[in-house]
Amino acid sequence: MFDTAFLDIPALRAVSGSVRLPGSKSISNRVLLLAALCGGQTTVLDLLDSDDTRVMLQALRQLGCGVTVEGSTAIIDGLGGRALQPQAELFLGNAGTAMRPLTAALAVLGGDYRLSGIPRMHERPIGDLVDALRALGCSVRYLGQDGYPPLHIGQPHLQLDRPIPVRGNVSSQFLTALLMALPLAASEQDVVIEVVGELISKPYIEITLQLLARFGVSVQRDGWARFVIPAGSRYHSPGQIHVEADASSASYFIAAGALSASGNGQSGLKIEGVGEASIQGDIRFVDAARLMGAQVESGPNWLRVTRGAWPLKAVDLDCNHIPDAAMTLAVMALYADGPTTLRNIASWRVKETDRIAAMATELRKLGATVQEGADEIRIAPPKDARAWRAASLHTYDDHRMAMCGSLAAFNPAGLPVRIEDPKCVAKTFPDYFETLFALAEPAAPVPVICIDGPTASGKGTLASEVARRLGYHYLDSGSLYRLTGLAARRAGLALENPDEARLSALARQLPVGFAGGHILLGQEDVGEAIRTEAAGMDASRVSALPGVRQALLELQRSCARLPGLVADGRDMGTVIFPHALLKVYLTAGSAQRAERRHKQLISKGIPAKLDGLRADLEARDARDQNRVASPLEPAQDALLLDNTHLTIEDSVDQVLRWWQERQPFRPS
Ligand SMILES: Nc1ncnc2c1ncn2[C@@H]1O[C@H](COP(=O)(O)OP(=O)(O)OP(=O)(O)O)[C@@H](O)[C@H]1O
Ligand SMILES: Nc1ccn([C@@H]2O[C@H](COP(=O)(O)O)[C@@H](O)[C@H]2O)c(=O)n1
Repeated sequence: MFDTAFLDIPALRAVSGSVRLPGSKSISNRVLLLAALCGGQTTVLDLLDSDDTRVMLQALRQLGCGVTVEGSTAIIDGLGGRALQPQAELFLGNAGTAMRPLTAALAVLGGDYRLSGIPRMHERPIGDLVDALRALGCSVRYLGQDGYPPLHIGQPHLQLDRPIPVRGNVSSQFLTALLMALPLAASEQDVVIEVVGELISKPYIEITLQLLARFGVSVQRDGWARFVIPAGSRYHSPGQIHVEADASSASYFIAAGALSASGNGQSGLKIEGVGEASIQGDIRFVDAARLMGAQVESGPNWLRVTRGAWPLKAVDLDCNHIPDAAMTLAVMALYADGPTTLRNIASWRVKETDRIAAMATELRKLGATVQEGADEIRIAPPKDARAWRAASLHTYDDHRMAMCGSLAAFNPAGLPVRIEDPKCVAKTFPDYFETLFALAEPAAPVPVICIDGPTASGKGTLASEVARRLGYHYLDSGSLYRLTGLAARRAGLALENPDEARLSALARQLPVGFAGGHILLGQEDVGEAIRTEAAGMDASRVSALPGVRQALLELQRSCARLPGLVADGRDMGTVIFPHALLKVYLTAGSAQRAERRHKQLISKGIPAKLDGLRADLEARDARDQNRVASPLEPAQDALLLDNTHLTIEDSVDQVLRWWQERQPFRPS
């Protein structure tokens, strides 16, 4: 997950290959609650790991439920229709799929519970559900503003002899919540729910009914207005249940496939884990994408998408049945041949943020002309490539705003797009951006920042921190020469009078691996072994050989991967990445550098003497500067940074300032 303040996505040309998506949030949280409410053990396979499911799992633990999670499998020991903990304070973040059904289930079971969430959750209405629960005889009290969480739940006096009315036109989750809670009270008589007004998002109710059936409860329904839970209904664990991949998450990849330039022998993008026969309503996004021109094939549990019509075709659609995935259509509209109107989407206004207002604001930043209605949005795309803008997109702590925003990177103007607070995708798809980058082909070379300079000037410290702040990859090119030197010593090769051909062959086949901060030579973690001054000196010796440098060239260039790279070394800006967007030549006085290196080694428990260190680093610098192959020198277009009197933070800020000055984003 990108835990950075923002993430700059370079312009993208295409996606290809195949992707397996994480489990559906809607199914995951419903299944977890149903597994908790029934007796016995349920094994949930392919469970989504996200903020919202973690919130649900934690709440179930607090209620006394047995919860074991290993990878994407959860084993739930159900409560058997009663809460083992009659009292609890449940913090439910911003997870509507936890707040609504838990409110209903706990209100029916009764106890002493407080349910709260983040501030936005306290702005999301729940009054229609509370009214229905009160009509049923439940004790639910508002602890803040009427109509909104936080809530207190007490002991109920259930009255099941008359139909329970619930409004269906704000959120279908209220009806879902009642449908999942009321089988707990239907042992002796039928329980009837009547929907007041038009029911929105019906496909989500389909999911609920199908999952109830998997847990042994068959709800009878009369159209979408009246639902009967028959007397004697009781939850039974299915033993094992599999969560489909998330159809709403699939929408971003379906869209990316439709936006992908063809060519290069690509045969589209295959999405695994969900097919057109999915029980999730958002799978109908496929129909809408086809209307806009996407070519989508489907099998039992997969989809394959390629670009069809181009530009996409503008549409005028009622999106009530796909409220979440419809947001993806709003971004696809930027690539259409005219204005697109998405109707009947009032529920967008009460989601993680007011999504109609948010979408309108952000699409305008990209150059679109957008009109907002109470329950609709009309998007006219930028009139040509020149009308596109490089925008910094605000994401409103809304995962779907962030994922939708990424699709603007396919713009024809070749502009990058900035996603603010990218970690908000953790709600449903923590690795969304990593997944996209693994499939995507950039429209231009990936952005690279080079930091070169003499020994112990602080290149590694600076480069790795800049990379962390930008969410970029980091290349410590010196480690490759250090690894070559170490491998050579171990192979018994002389470094004083080296055999260039043998050393080059060794470097070409170096079994190097970088994993989770570890540096591997074969299977061995040699992170410590290559850090000694002797290893630095060996590195300097092998690095003077042109054959060795040539052998390591492609490996270094292959590190330039999306979303970007910060590389440190001696020839990053001069030889390896001559077209890098920013080159920094970092220096510091040799006394200062020797002192820093001394401190560094001592803090790691490696004995060192200051005088010897200074002499060694000066000797190493001299060899690096005077060798014939790629000598250490500033690139002509490098910016000089002398950090003798700067803190690490000062240097990082300076480089980030230089980087920002090169970005096209206007302040948001
Ligand atoms: N601006 C700075 N002020 C004070 N200390 C610094 C500064 N920059 C780096 N250091 C410290 O100096 C030491 C050496 O830094 P670092 O290892 O990043 O240098 P390097 O240039 O990558 O070295 P090498 O060339 O050997 O790879 C580290 O302990 C680091 O914390
Ligand atoms: N791009 C590079 C990087 C390093 N070297 C040589 O390797 C030695 C060790 O590098 P560190 O940055 O890890 O200290 C260094 O002294 C150089 O001789 C190089 O040539 N090119």
